Amino acid sequence: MTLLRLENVVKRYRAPDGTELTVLEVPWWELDRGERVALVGPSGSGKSTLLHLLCGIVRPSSGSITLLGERLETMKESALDRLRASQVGYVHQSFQLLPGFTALENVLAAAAFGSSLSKRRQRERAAELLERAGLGDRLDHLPRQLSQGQQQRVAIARALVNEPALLLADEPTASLDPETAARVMELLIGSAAASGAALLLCTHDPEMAARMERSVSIKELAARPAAVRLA
Ligand SMILES: Nc1ncnc2c1ncn2[C@@H]1O[C@H](COP(=O)(O)OP(=O)(O)OP(=O)(O)O)[C@@H](O)[C@H]1O
Repeated sequence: MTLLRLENVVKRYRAPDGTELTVLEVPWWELDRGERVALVGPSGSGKSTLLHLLCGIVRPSSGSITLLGERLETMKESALDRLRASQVGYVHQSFQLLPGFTALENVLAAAAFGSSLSKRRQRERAAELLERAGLGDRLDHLPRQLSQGQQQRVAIARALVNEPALLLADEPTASLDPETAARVMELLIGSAAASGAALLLCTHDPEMAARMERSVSIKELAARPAAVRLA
């Protein structure tokens, strides 16, 4: 069942010299519910731009992005914020935890925006996720009191707290050593599978990409004509 559909999506930016720069073109692409897909491509090819478009942080210059039946480009900012908070989890390369908040509070901050659960259930769910991530004894630690791998596990718990349909991960293991990276990937894939979330993972690492069900490159996305949907 289709979760996400892109149709004739183009993103352009204005370069410092005033010329228009086309940074991404996707004639047609679909992602199904629960799928695990690696997004690959060289540096600067538009991977992060695509993730930003999919969660509505960035709007397309033209074309249409449909997530869970909602056309993102036509939505008001407030409705888009609500959809993003409740249905999209985002794991960044550099974790991006709130430095003055504990591990538990970082996860709860995401629940406060996107969850329909009671405060008590939010707290229980956040603690459960952190425990599942192996951080049951670190709930009250601040990010600076956690290792890099632990911080990324908090970020994964935060991304999952609202049971999103779509989990986006932008090179989530790039700043971790290989052993920690493998453990973080395990958690990311296991958690997405357990919650039924689709996982779209940007990576330069062929080993990480091989752990997904399929890979797609930015080049392939640009080359695929809109007519393939008829095939
Ligand atoms: N706000 C912006 N204004 C102008 N150009 C931008 C802007 N944001 C991104 N770009 C350009 O868009 C292109 C794609 O950038 P993007 O960050 O999506 O690439 P990427 O594939 O994620 O790269 P990396 O693997 O290095 O993270 C780059 O050429 C970049 O210079």
